[in-house]
Amino acid sequence: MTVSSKLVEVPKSGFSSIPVIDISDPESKHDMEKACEDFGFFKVINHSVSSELVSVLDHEAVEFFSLPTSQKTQVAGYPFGYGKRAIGRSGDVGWVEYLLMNANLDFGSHPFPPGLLQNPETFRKMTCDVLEMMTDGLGIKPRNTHSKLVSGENTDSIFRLNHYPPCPLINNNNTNGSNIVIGFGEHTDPQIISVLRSNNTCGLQINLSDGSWISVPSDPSSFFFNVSDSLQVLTNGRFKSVKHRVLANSRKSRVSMIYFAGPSLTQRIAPLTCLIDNEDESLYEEFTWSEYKNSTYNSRLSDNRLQPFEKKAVSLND
Ligand SMILES: C=C1C[C@]23C[C@@]1(O)CC[C@H]2[C@@]12CC[C@H](O)[C@@](C)(C(=O)O1)[C@H]2[C@@H]3C(=O)O
Ligand SMILES: O=C(O)CCC(=O)C(=O)O
Ligand SMILES: [Fe+2]
Repeated sequence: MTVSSKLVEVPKSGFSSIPVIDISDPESKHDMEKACEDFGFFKVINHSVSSELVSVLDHEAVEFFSLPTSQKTQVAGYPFGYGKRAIGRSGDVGWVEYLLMNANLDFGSHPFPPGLLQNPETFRKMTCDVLEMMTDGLGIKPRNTHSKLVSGENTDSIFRLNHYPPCPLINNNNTNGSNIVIGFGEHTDPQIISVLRSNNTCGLQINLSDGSWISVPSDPSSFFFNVSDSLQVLTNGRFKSVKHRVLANSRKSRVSMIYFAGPSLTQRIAPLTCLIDNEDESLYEEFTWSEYKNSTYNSRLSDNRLQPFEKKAVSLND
């Protein structure tokens, strides 16, 4: 399997536009709400996750990817387990190796890195705090309207480690900067919200509504939050599920960890009634997370997975 380098539009520079949310300040809820509407993406600072824990997680991730391939492939599997180059089952490839884990398993009983797997609770807690601030920002009561969807026993959350090795295919002599290799192709995340932390290597880009790609400067001490497809539906399109991708680096290795907060399989996903005046305003057909997940896992990374669930506009002649 090969990963080709492609010529694409040079991303815009000017990173000041990525919103930074101080989660220790309750008044940040307004900025958070605006960030979700404008970009579907923001960086969280002053969070309560200790730097000690973050470095344990980092260390375990690096250790895991440093194992011989024969050991890593012992935990290969689908949908959970180790994988390399192939992303999903529909033909997508990237300059990446990864470990996908069910964040709700009994972590003691399987062979994945122990520290990583004992800590989904830390990510869940931070995710719920952020969702509650967001719900407050929208003026919705009760505060746990969104967080309760991802906090119960049966919720379907995933924890992912990605490793993007330095890529020799990138031609450093290309002076116009348009030679790139895709580490993780463009996509939106299907769940409710995703929390990402990476080492000090950049590569993550988000797509703006004008179609341009913005590089996100790495910040190992912060967490980045993505609005995902199901939250776009719950907010009837008010919050944007952000399209993002990762570019490989010619010299440096990138290691990221992402917690994808999903609801229970039977959870109904539809625009919240408090955000629409009547059913006619709803932009989406209702679905269960299980239905959406099944259709997601049969799709390509870059597909618009919400399109089949969009309500058709009714014309006067219908
Ligand atoms: C190509 C695919 C990989 C993916 C499942 C899919 O069929 C389409 C969505 C992909 C995605 C993106 C966000 C997460 O990384 C992920 C775990 C998820 O839930 O949806 C991946 C899936 C995957 O890598 O298996
Ligand atoms: O590795 C990253 O920084 C982002 C990867 C990603 O978007 C994903 O795994 O869904
Ligand atoms: Fe993603």
